[in-house]
Amino acid sequence: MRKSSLSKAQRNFQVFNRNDHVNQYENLEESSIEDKSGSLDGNDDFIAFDNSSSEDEDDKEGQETVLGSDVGEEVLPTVNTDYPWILNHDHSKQREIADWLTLEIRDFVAYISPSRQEIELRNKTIRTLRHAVGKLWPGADLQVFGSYATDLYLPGSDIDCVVNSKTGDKESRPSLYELAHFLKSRKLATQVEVIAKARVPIIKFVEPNSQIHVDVSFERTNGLEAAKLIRSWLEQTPGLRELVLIVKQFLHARRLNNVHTGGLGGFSIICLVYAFLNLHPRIVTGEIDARYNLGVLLIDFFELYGKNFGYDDVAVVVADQRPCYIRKSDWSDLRLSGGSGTFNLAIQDPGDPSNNISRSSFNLRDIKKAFAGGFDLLTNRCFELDTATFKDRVGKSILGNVIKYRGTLRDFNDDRYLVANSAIIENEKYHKRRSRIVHDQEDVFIDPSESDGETLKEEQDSYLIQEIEQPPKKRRQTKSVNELMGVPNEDEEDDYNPLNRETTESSTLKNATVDAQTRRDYWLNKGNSMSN
Ligand SMILES: Nc1ncnc2c1ncn2[C@@H]1O[C@H](COP(=O)(O)OP(=O)(O)OP(=O)(O)O)[C@@H](O)[C@H]1O
Ligand SMILES: [Mg+2]
Repeated sequence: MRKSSLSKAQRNFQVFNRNDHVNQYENLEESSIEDKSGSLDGNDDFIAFDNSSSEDEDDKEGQETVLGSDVGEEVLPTVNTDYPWILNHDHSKQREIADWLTLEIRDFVAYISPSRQEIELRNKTIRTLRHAVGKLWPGADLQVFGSYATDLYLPGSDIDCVVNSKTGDKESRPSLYELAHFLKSRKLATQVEVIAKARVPIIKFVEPNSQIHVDVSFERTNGLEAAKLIRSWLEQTPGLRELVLIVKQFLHARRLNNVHTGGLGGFSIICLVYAFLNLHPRIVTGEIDARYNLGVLLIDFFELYGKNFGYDDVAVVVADQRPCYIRKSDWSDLRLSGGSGTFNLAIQDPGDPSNNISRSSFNLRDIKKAFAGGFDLLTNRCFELDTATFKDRVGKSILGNVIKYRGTLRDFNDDRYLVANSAIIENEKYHKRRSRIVHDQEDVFIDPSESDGETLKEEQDSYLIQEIEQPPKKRRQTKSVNELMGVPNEDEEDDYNPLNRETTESSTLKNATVDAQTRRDYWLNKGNSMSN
């Protein structure tokens, strides 16, 4: 190989070299297989799931209620489990514990992926609001960005909209109140809030028919650009959607996903996972295929951002489709704003290099602790179940140790391929029209009524239906990454190097160069070393 791809992988992590390596087994303790609370006794790093009050809020926020009477659907019973994605989906017979976790991640994603009714309901909600905005302000248009325009929404996600107008004056305080009043008077909005003084003024409300939370911002196109960019990332990056949805749910269950309370927003999560996948040495060198290694990648994600990332000195850059980690001191806008050299997350906005999109995530300490706890819980659970008998494993969940999902019973169908998402269609049309317009005009308004009649190509994502038990032939790669990176042996750990670890990674990553017996021996040896 391929010196270039090796040195590329090494270069990606140079910025970490100054940070002390953290022993990832330091806090590892045994937990009971039967422990469904997800807590680890004595693990200070772990942030427990919320107590029952959060369930109420889950229901309030979530489209877990969507299948209710409003849409004429049968109300399904509430499931009495925190991890319903294992119902009728038992993977306890998987030989490789990492494959079990990967399959559970896929099941979770299938479980929370939208039904036909949910997509139709979201489409209808947008249509109604768009129509209302056009009626109030004939020269204005409402478009969708954020997770509905990228297919990265959980059942409870809000819909982010933006109103752009020919006159460009709708961000004014009177306009915000005018729209809020109009929607309320037409019974198209309840729980309306006008937030006029914020850096980005918005109105927030709940659309009464769907019970979906909606945010409307005004006179800006950056979100529409970001939606297109993120969709291109999703096309190019296997595993991105799955890991983003898991991390979102992980943070949601811990109330760490709300930017207003210092949590990590959806946009920051996407950027972190995108950078992680693009810079992961085993992916960069072609040793593994992310689609078949979601389990270990999730563990690695938790380890990197929970234990090893140098938040004081390192920033994440995802611009120009080439993610990288840079020194904060090399990001001049960050340095000038005092964000360099302090314990905070810095992610450069791909649409605006001066903007740190995670600057409001001031609760980084808890976010980091939660990720570190996720690593400990998952590795511990993997180890326990790996050494358990097949009989004892039946009905158990690995993923359920770190995330929960409560609410109305869902099915495992991903109906995104049956019903087109109108937010995506409209966003694609917007960009097509925009690309036809001369770009030297600032703040150009694209007239939405100028439809080009194109329909969205519905692509079947074939990898979702492949069997994990039959991994694809490796495209390249004859040596292990450790060899390629010149990592001598497990005892010489010093600074963080994600390849140089006596951890789950070296065994659980699906590595066709190691036979099943060797992998089994690894786990047994790990058990011995852990009991010392
Ligand atoms: N700090 C920020 N700076 C600039 N743009 C942002 C910022 N936060 C959000 N955005 C814009 O708003 C969009 C929606 O952000 P959000 O954090 O709500 O993510 P999301 O994908 O919609 O996730 P969720 O489903 O949790 O709402 C982003 O895609 C981005 O365009
Ligand atoms: Mg959103």
